[in-house]
Amino acid sequence: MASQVNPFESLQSQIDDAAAYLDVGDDVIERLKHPERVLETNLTVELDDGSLERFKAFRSQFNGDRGPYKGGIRYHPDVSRDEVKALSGWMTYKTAIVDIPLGGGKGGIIIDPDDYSESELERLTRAFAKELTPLIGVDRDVPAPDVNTGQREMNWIKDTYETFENTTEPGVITGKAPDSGGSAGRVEATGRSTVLAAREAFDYLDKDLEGATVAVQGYGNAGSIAAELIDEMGATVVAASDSSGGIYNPDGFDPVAAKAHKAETGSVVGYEEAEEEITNEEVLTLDVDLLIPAALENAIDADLAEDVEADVISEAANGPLTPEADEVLEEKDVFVIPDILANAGGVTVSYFEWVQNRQRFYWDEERVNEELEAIIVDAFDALVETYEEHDLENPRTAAYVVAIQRVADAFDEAGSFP
Ligand SMILES: NC(=O)C1=CN([C@@H]2O[C@H](COP(=O)(O)OP(=O)(O)OC[C@H]3O[C@@H](n4cnc5c(N)ncnc54)[C@H](OP(=O)(O)O)[C@@H]3O)[C@@H](O)[C@H]2O)C=CC1
Ligand SMILES: O=C(O)CCC(=O)C(=O)O
Repeated sequence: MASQVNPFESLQSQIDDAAAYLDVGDDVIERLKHPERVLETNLTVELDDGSLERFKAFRSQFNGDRGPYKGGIRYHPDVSRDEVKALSGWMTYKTAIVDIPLGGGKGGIIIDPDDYSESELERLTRAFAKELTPLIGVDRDVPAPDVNTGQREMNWIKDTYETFENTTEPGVITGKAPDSGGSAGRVEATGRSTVLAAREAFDYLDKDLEGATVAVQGYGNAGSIAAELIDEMGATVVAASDSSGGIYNPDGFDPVAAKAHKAETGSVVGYEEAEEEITNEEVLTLDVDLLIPAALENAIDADLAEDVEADVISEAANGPLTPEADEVLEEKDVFVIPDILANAGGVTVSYFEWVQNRQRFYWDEERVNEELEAIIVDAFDALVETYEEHDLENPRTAAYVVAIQRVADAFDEAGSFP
């Protein structure tokens, strides 16, 4: 992480920035700055050598005014209570800006999964699922994948929940493998919305995506798919990175081959078509048309923002810019498509998965992608309308104005207990 800024404070400052443009009382804004509840639990797991290890885990249910809590589960050494609270808040405003009937939640376990075997990770995941079982449910809280979790973990959680509840309810979790009730297009969805949003921004700014240069920080699910799809749209991916470092070729390289190299060796570094090795900071400050941060929070702080040369940033990651970096980039006229819109494809296709699970009727990938595109385009249009109406300098503030109003309206319409 480039900066130690507390992501929960970042979330609250983003809400404050938007509050100035909203006709929502301070008391309601205060409610919308805090999670409704946070589970903190200690999981005791037997390791392969027979010893026991304790892991701390969290699930934050931030807001359920618009529907069941929704959001991923992250396995990472930097997971913390405040990080999970922030991520669950971002989920709340993400589901609101794309206008799907869900709230916001997020979970995490403090662990470096690379240090554990598959069977240890399965016991850990099932232990967490056991703790989550009373809290989650198809109409209550619906987890999904995030950093270092995927179909495998979602399948284990579904199976544990169904075993304890003596039911079959695939919609209790999304991001599953297709044979376990997963949706076509979910794996690609986060990268897809990141590039669809970039396409809309380029169009809005009258910039040509054909031949535009692109740098991608983080080459996991979100980053590698975004690179692949933006290449298909005619842009040129010139740089990419992961936790081991970055690669650069000013003439561009094949993002699919770079992904295959990473699958084989563990990193993009060393990929022969992009011989030049650069640091993660250099990837973030290259003179490119589009920058896609797709790793973790706080990748760009105020100092680094001074050196950013991209014209447009599409945030595949959650919270990659600190609020201070946002201010610097605003002054430099960099158009930032905020995370809550840019990466909302993941949760949108999770919503489609939940709908399909409930109907026990499955869509093909073409339908998933068409419905996703329509939702992202509508959300971008809503952002632009508010951006222009209030003559805002920062698209993030516009997104929060739209999203907070929707959550506040749902809260207001629910009324109160007599
Ligand atoms: N998966 C999803 O559906 C969604 C994900 N997101 C967000 O997208 C971001 C990435 O998630 P996802 O792609 O799922 O996660 P993955 O675990 O698949 O990938 C994360 C990538 O980030 C890299 N990375 C980690 N730390 C650094 C660093 N310091 N510098 C450069 N790269 C780094 C990892 O490197 P290495 O491979 O070396 O470990 C990896 O390539 C997160 O912020 C997540 O919350 C948002 C919406 C939905
Ligand atoms: O698919 C989901 O429900 C949530 C994905 C997620 O965690 C995110 O958008 O940050």
